[in-house]
Amino acid sequence: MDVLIEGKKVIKGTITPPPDKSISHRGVILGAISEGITRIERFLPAEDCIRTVDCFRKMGVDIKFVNETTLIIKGAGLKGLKKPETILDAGNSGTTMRLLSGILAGQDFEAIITGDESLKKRPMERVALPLRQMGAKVECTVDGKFAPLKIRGGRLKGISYEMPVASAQVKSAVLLAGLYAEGETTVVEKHKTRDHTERMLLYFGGNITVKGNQVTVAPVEKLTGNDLVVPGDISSAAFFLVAAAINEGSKLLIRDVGLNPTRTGIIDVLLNMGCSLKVLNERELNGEKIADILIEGGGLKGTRVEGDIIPRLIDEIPVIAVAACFAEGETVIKNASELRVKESDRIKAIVENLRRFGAKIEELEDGMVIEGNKNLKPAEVESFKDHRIAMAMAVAAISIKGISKIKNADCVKISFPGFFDILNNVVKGGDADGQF
Ligand SMILES: O=C(O)C1=C[C@@H](OP(=O)(O)O)[C@@H](O)[C@H](O)C1
Ligand SMILES: C=C(OP(=O)(O)O)C(=O)O
Repeated sequence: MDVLIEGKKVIKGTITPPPDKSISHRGVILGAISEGITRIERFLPAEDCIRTVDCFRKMGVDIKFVNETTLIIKGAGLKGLKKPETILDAGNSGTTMRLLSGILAGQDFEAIITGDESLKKRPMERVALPLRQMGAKVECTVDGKFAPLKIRGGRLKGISYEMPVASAQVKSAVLLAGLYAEGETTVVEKHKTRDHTERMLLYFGGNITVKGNQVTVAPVEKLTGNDLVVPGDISSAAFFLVAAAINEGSKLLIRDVGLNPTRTGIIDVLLNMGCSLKVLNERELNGEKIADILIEGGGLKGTRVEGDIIPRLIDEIPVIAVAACFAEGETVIKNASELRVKESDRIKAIVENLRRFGAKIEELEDGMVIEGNKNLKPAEVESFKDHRIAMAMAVAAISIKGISKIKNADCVKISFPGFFDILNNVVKGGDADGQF
């Protein structure tokens, strides 16, 4: 599906972003291996999270949707998963494949997990390596690097693992395998990545200790099912934060946004760029901080985005690049080579598309340099079948006078079904609540 977008718009109204993708995945995973009932409210019914649900159903877990966003999981316990009769399919979802690898490493059966064309090109040795050190047999069946993965769980032993890449998915896979290991399992990170797995393990009765950038999990007899309400996804809210920030005269209230400090790099960057942004009504929801954000448009200047902040905003870089195009002066984004191994090569996709809009942008191996330019022109751009690229380009398109086209934009359903409806609502003046 191609989408035509008319700019130039002022963004107004109130929205609630969709539920957090990372937390929704983890709720299903931990609910499935806990004892008793887990009820998840405001679960994200997007394709990636549904893949995680399907994989656990194939391993015998009873998961029922009460409505589109509420589900009830009858936990199978740590030892209760069944060998799937068919291949597990993670679709487009790196989180599903990598976190499940950790779970499968601890099971007493062999399973195969595959994915779509994009996921089969993403690096999987990064999870295979530590899981093998723990004692599992993990085969990356294509070129020794890529999915399908064949995993034969074994008697695992705890390890201490220094992460060679900043990846919450790898960290989570090792910690989840650690639930099944003899002795303690420790992960040490150079740059702290999102810590939802650690927080949720605690919430389900796990034995987790965090000291700075070091996390240790010790095995427990059982995890206990719990009720969860999923906060709004800051990575989805980011598209609307930037849409408001780059269009002068805009004013948007974004409600119930998850503000876990390992995810809030986008807020720091927008503040550094001179954006008018206020965090209101801070509170806590099952071990995660949430708040409302009030943002007003105009007056952005260029900035530097590099180092420790990168894992705190890795999925927001496509839309931060869009913000940079509308800012005064230069923005430099570095240390972000992980973007090359996401759903698409996001550095290439951003540079190619933003150039079509007339942006001044130089590609770096690990990022980009963008010179702000107010005279952008409408264009036809490509999503590269990558949800975050489609949405970032839609934000650029509504901010440029004229009609632009986003090709293959239906991939937004991977993380944000309803994205275009909410966008239409806020560009119309959005008096109605653009509720997900
Ligand atoms: O753990 C998670 O839920 C995620 C971790 C990140 O990936 P990496 O672990 O590959 O950095 C992020 O890009 C992805 O969208 C979700
Ligand atoms: C990288 C992403 O997800 P995943 O790794 O789960 O495919 C994303 O949502 O931007």
